[in-house]
Amino acid sequence: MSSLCFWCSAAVATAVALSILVFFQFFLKNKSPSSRISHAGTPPGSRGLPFIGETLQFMAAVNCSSGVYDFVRIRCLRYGGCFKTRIFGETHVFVSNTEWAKLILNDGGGRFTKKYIKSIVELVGHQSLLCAPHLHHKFLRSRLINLFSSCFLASFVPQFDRQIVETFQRWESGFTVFVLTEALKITCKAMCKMLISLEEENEVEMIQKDVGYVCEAMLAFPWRFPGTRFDAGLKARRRIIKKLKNIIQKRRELESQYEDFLQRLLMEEDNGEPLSDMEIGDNILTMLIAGQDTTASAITWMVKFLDENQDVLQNLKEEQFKILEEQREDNRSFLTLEDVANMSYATKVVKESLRLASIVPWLPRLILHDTDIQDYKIKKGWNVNIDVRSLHSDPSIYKDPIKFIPSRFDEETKAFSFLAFGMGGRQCLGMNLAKAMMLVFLHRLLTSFRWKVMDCDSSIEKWALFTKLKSGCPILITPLQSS
Ligand code: HEM
Repeated sequence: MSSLCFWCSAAVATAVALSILVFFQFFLKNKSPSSRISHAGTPPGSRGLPFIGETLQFMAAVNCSSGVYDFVRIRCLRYGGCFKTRIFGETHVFVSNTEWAKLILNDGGGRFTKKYIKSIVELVGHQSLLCAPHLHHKFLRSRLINLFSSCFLASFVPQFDRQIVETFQRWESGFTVFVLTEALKITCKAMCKMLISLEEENEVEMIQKDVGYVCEAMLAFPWRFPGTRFDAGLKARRRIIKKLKNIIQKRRELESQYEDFLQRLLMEEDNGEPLSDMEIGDNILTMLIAGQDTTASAITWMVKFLDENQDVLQNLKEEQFKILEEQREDNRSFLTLEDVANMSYATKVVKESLRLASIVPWLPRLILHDTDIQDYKIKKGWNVNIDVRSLHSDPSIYKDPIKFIPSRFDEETKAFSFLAFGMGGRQCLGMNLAKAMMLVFLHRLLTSFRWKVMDCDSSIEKWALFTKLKSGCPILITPLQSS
């Protein structure tokens, strides 16, 4: 009873506090034109309440089934393609224009640098490529980019294909399979092998869980109390880093040889300035985070879009069965990089899925000097976010933008209008790897099963940094041999 009273009082107190906040905000909005109408030359938009700005509205969007992007979408409709807001005590400008995207993404680090909120930096690590300042980023990227060579991809594709074939062999007729769950398992397993040669099932599962906790904590309030999302994310980060440190130490002691990214980074020690253990650890964790959820989400959306567009699916099947036939004629069991390069229609399906899903909805940068972006003055210390989702659904760039039309990529698109992987010096390092994983998954799904999506709900997973389908996309499968 007393606990009930406590919760009732707490609820009343919260309601009163919220009413005061809402009233306060309403009062400010209507009294002070400066909060609503743009300052001379700065972009339009509301900077919200003192100190907290529009953080409450942002967090409400994080916790809503239309996804965090709704916060941006609503303001974009209200103010247009360039607006400002205040979140977590900082001013953010969102821009959705190819010219501005070009200006920002082509900048060599003089006016703009990459910037994530502090909580994300703590989770991925200060030595991570994602957070490193310009010069350090250049050094780290020069080391990491070598790992993603076409030689590596050529050996990765058949390996990944084998892994998918083995997984699909366990899927039985009449099974309902959650594409997101399976894609997460598959991508995590592939990444663990590729990065650190980790194959033991329980250990891979633990890494997958921990990477999930880190991802979930990225948009959480940075509260460190036990039981909070952020605390769980930090603990998961510590477990992964501890594991990586142990593996690095063992490799150094035993001088064992592995063919994975970690080994290649350790061997770099012989050629110039080596990466420190912390740099190696933070960046292996970064690749796990950057590669796993994104690719699995992209696969899930692609399956959903194909189910909703049976004509596209039919065209795609024709291409994929031709490739299967060629494989059989050549007596090959697994796909090669060359097969993947020949999947021209599927490549457009992948691109169109990435456009429509916009897995990474905006690209964050920090402004290093006062800057004019066309008619607006953007101040040093502000954040500018390239609104990728808005660009991807701009009808002046993409005709019928809400429709799934892979053939729209028959023609070259306008520069800086397709930004699923970013562009310029910070472009996704795993872009070709991600595309290859999506294509191989697609090939095997189409040539092994008949399938039907069982839940058409398009709600977005709450608290997800990357646009993730909440339903997980359950599909009912029938193996083709038995149909
Ligand atoms: C469909 C899957 C993926 C999507 C949509 C995606 C998208 C992106 C985007 C938008 C960026 C940021 C670009 C910017 O801020 O300008 C990025 C960066 C990055 N991605 Fe990916 N990514 C995917 C898969 C992967 C994979 C598989 C890996 C590696 C294993 C990876 C590794 C990275 C890294 C290391 C960066 C940081 C690059 C830098 O700052 O220099 N990504 N990705």
